[in-house]
Parts: sequence; C-alpha cells; structure tokens
Amino acid sequence: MASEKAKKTILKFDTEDDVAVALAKYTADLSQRFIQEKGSFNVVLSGGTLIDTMRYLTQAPHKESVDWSKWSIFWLDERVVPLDHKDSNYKLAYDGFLSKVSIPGGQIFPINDKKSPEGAAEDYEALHRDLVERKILPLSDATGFPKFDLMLLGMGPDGHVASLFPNHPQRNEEERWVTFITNSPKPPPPRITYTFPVINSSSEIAMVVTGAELATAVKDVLGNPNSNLPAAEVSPQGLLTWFLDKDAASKL
Ligand SMILES: O=C1O[C@H](COP(=O)(O)O)[C@@H](O)[C@H](O)[C@H]1O
Repeated sequence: MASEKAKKTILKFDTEDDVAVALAKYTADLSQRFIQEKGSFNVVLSGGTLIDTMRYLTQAPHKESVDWSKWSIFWLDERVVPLDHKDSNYKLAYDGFLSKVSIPGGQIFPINDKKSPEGAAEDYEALHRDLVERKILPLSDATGFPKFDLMLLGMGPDGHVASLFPNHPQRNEEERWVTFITNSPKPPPPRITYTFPVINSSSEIAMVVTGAELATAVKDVLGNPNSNLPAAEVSPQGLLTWFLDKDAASKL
C-alpha cells in the first residue's frame, strides 16, 4: 500500500525516567484532546518495557485528571498463552497499569487465549469487525483499516515492532487486520499481531525506546533512509513521536 511518510518528531531525554514523565503527559494530553473531539479514546498497548515506562500515568496528577471511563484498550500484539501466564502482554498491562486505573472492564479487549495462534488472530480480527459494525471503532477514510487514536509501540534490538520481525512474512501482510506467527524469534514463539496497514492507519503513534541495547537499531531506523527494519515502516496517518533516552539515542 502506497503511503506518504508520516510527520515525525524525535524527542530525546537524559534518562528513562525523563521519558516516563514526558510519555505520561503526552498520553494524558492526547486523552483530553480526543475525548473533547470525539468523546472516546482508543488506545493500543504493546508489551515489553513500555508498560513500566507508562508508570507515571497511574500517579498524580494524571491518575485523577484523565477521564478513564472514556478509554478503550487493545493489544498491538499478544503472546498466545493464558492471560494469567507470565509471558502474557495482557497480564503485564493488567499488573502494571490497568489494575491501577478505572477503565471499565467492557472496554478492555484482550485476545481469546483458548485458541490456536491462527484461531486467536481470526477471533481478534472478528472482534474488531464487530466493533466497527457497532460504530465503536472507526475505519480510516484513507485506508479502510481500523483507525485507533493512539498506539504505544516499543522496539526490539532487531528492529521489530509488534510481533512483526525482520525476515518473517507477517510484516508484508496487506489485507488482514490481525495475523499470527508460530515461530517468533523472540520467545514465546506463538503470537498474534496487528499488521502494518492497521498500525499505519492510527491517528498517533508513540515509539518508546530506551536503553543502550537499542542504539544500533535506532540509528538504522532514524539515520538510514533505506533501513529495512520493521520499525522503519511505522508511518501513521497523524503524527509519529519518538521518545528516546540518551542511551538509545547515543549513535544518532
Ligand atoms: O515481544 C515484544 O517485544 C516488543 C519490544 O519489547 P521491549 O521489551 O524491547 O520493549 C514489544 O513492543 C512487543 O509488544 C512484545 O510482544
């Protein structure tokens, strides 16, 4: 799918803690803006280090000022394990974030953990089609794929985002909303993931990347116009904002 390059902002901070403070304010500000504009805020979470970096959202002043009743939560990717398994992105988000704020349970959309990877991907896509039909989730006028307000992404040292890995065909999917992988190079192997057409239909995307082990991939994605890493394909309809600490930005 042909897409114009997104408007991109690169924010660099001294420490991971500075990133966490700025990420909380950015998310709270977007929450206010979208709720004012459209009465709801649809947020997509990753797993990994992101959830810990979101920690200040669950503290004053954001915990009290954000209208959590208008939030809906989805998962960018999920490991196909029981929702209470230590590897589950849902469990990670529940323990670190969702259990500390008051988002209504009916607006939290985890995967069906009773299915195979293929079945879980089909199920998650069907759930989204139903939400579109019920006008809870809009489609992008530009692409025809679901349009989320905000996606919060992390990146692996190999440049993967979601569960879209280098040298794996899922990154080339152009039609499905949700796909699956049974041999993820990062454990656990069975996962489901949004595809790039869905990711890039988002209004806003934050790439939240901290730590020296990410510096080489950051350099490639942001410094090499021909980068072939999956993270280089992230290009939302609205604004792409990179949140980097000094270590992750050290090779730029
Ligand atoms: O496996 C995953 O990895 C990525 C990156 O994680 P991080 O620990 O390097 O931040 C994450 O964004 C994704 O959701 C997760 O399933």
